[in-house]
Amino acid sequence: MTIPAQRTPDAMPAMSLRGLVKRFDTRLAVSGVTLDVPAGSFFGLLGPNGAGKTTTLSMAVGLLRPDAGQAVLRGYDVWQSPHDAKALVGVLPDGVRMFDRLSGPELLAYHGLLRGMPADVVDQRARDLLDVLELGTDNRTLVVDYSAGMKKKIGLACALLHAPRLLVLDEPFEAVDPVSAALIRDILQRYVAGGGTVVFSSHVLEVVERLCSHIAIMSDGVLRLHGTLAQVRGDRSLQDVFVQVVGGRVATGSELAWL
Ligand SMILES: Nc1ncnc2c1ncn2[C@@H]1O[C@H](COP(=O)(O)OP(=O)(O)OP(=O)(O)O)[C@@H](O)[C@H]1O
Repeated sequence: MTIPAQRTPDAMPAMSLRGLVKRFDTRLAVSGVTLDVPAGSFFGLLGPNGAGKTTTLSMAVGLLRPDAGQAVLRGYDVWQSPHDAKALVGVLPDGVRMFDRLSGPELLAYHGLLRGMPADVVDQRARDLLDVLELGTDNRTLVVDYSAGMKKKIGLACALLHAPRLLVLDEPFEAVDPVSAALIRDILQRYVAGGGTVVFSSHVLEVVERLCSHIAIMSDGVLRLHGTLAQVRGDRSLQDVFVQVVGGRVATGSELAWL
């Protein structure tokens, strides 16, 4: 798919999902998700465990082929124009193995060269990213030996390296310490202020409430609610809206009586 002539690149959504469906055996993980992410937005995807967030984001960026539906990034269909679409986006996937027998600098060099970037640019940006994210620039520690939070940060560095206009991040704040989380928030806020678009999933409602201009809430593979933060929240807290939308089990006190 090419960019429709009547829309300027900035007016078109950074991401358009149309009727995405994914089934794993008998389990319908995502059931017809349709969503536009406005360019320049900070977009939070919320939902309880197993809601279908990772499956949706994986289909949106071309990591997982949908059974039905379409994912379009700034006018490029992810499956029909994968080179154009994937050049636009930096991805922090969840649960996808990295080439972790490399050191941090080696992993970044590998990503940059795969993206066709000049070696000197990769080298400079890799140093910057490793420095800012406090990952160290030594070539001795392999990514496989990083802590969970360090793996998250090197994954984020890989996503940022080619300076994409769209970032899709699956639980970027999971496992990172509070200082690193604040740093990542600052980096992402600056990135959006500079015209970039961020789509991320999270379970941390406070972070979503603080950062996001737009949010979507999904459960059981279905998008229940989406819009600007103000539209979705109204005069309630995001926590209240979330619990009302996805439902919540209330502990009566009789559970786990043996404990
Ligand atoms: N590769 C797979 N094979 C089989 N079932 C899968 C697979 N990936 C996901 N699922 C199932 O699809 C559903 C949605 O999973 P998904 O990982 O997208 O949820 P999520 O919202 O990201 O959850 P969490 O917040 O716990 O990370 C779950 O029921 C999960 O068990």
